[in-house]
Amino acid sequence: MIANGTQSVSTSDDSTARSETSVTDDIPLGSPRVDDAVIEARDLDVYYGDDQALDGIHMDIPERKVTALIGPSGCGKSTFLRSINRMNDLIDIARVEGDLYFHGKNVYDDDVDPVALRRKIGMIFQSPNPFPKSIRDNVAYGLKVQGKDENVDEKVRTALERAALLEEVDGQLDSSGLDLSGGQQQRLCIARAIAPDPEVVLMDEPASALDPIATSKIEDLIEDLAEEYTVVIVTHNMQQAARISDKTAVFLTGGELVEFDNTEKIFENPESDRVEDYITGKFG
Ligand SMILES: Nc1ncnc2c1ncn2[C@@H]1O[C@H](COP(=O)(O)OP(=O)(O)OP(=O)(O)O)[C@@H](O)[C@H]1O
Repeated sequence: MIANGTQSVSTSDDSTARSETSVTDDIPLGSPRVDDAVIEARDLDVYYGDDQALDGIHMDIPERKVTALIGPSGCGKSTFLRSINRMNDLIDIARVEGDLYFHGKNVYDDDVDPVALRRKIGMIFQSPNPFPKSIRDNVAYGLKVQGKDENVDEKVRTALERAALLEEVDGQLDSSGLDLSGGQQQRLCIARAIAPDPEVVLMDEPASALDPIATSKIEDLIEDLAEEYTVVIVTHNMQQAARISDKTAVFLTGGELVEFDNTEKIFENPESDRVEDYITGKFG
């Protein structure tokens, strides 16, 4: 374990060096500080009014891997996810302190446009939320908003294929997205999110409203998506985190990140007794 100010972070690999890298180190903004980290949180606090939801989060999220955020209800997982693409800006009483870097650029700098940021860092929510439009128009929506008007049909098909939905909906792209099953709707939302080609996909319990078969398809899809995108997923389901993620972050009560490491290490041999108690179901 190494101490880094407000919390301890265990390390079992080369992350020791990166955890000791200070944001004040002489590295220019706009360039990544750590070879494979696309997102870096440094002493990140989030408050809702006077209540602190996240306390001094320090985390490096690696590129093109699946990072799972787990922990008991109310420990700040969704708050952290939303802080990555500034969705917390939409909550009046939310206040963020500290730094959150995306490719070495602090996303909370004054010159960052949150809408442009969210094009790079897309989000999938718990309940599928397709628009009351055709399958084609759902996926094309993000492209059109961004003025990516060329080869829309081809891009729609590519996104549906990447979202493992094309085979099931081919020939009915003009049907309403709302007529699909829950699992298909969630894959449609994933297709909509990836059509404009973001770099990062944030997922907030994307399978919690789905049956086991639909969940299994989403899990397979998430693993495939990590070949092209950086995926960060909040899940209540520890088995799901163990199955699909490369890295796991365990948040515990008080908005504290207690341990962040390779998923195998977290589930087989965590450093923290509190994490072990949580993983083995002694609380939470
Ligand atoms: N919009 C909000 N306004 C006020 N407080 C909020 C808001 N969103 C979250 N909180 C509070 O912040 C804390 C962290 O909530 P958050 O939803 O991030 O936790 P979580 O770990 O994702 O929980 P869950 O697993 O139940 O979804 C909780 O105490 C919650 O009540």
